Amino acid sequence: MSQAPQLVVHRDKELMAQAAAARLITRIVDAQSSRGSASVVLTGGRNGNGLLAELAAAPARDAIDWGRLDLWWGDERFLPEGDPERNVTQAREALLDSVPLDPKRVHAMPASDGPYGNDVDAAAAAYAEELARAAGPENHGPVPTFDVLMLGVGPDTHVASLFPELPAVRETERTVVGVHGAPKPPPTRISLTLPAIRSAREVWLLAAGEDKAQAAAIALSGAGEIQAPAAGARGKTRTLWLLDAAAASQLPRSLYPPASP
Ligand SMILES: O=C(O)[C@H](O)[C@@H](O)[C@H](O)[C@H](O)COP(=O)(O)O
Repeated sequence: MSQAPQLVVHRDKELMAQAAAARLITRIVDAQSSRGSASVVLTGGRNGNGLLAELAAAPARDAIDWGRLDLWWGDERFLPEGDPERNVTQAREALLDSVPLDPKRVHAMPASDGPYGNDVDAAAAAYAEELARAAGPENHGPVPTFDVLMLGVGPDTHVASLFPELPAVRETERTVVGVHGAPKPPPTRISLTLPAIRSAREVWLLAAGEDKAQAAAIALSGAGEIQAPAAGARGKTRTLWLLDAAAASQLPRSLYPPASP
């Protein structure tokens, strides 16, 4: 059962990234201690990459058993392998190239010059199959139960590559879809859908900067998920919004700051 979102507001985006990196280390170590391994879904965008860079710099990062960590992506820009705009390329630079991950556990989304060529729908279907293969009977569905799934939030309230009103955000069956005509470049993308996102134990939404203030206020004030995709991103056990003060500046007073006792 999804809980109401919890909000944590940090002074600025640097502190937000550092605190989120510390939180992620703890969460991964806890999952590895209780289940043997951990699975995390990464996001593209400045805030997601800022968090990864802070994780790379954190002395406690080696508390993580990197060989027992599965990494997945919430979305990808459908571009050639190694393109600097690909989310996986940016994640490699920020963190992945500097830690001893098991390459078999790094589940990058296909590139536009990979086995599916420029057929983004076939590439999305292949990623859905990869997720389904990784899901065990205990997951009760076509995707593994991710421990933490992170999402940046766009100024238009998009998350992953689920943009307001576009077909991808309306998807209720498939776990991964090809996205055509995205308003944020590049226009062709691959994205997890809301049902796949909601199979995660914890969903963390990262929003920093004044340009996110309206989006956060809308998504947290009861908007519908078709108009405001961030409103539909919820975890099974926890939904956490990690914000900086600027992104929290337009939240209704009933949400933040918390009422005093
Ligand atoms: O491929 C992408 O661009 C994303 O995955 C996208 O959903 C991103 O996370 C948001 O647009 C927030 O981006 P910022 O953190 O840069 O604002």
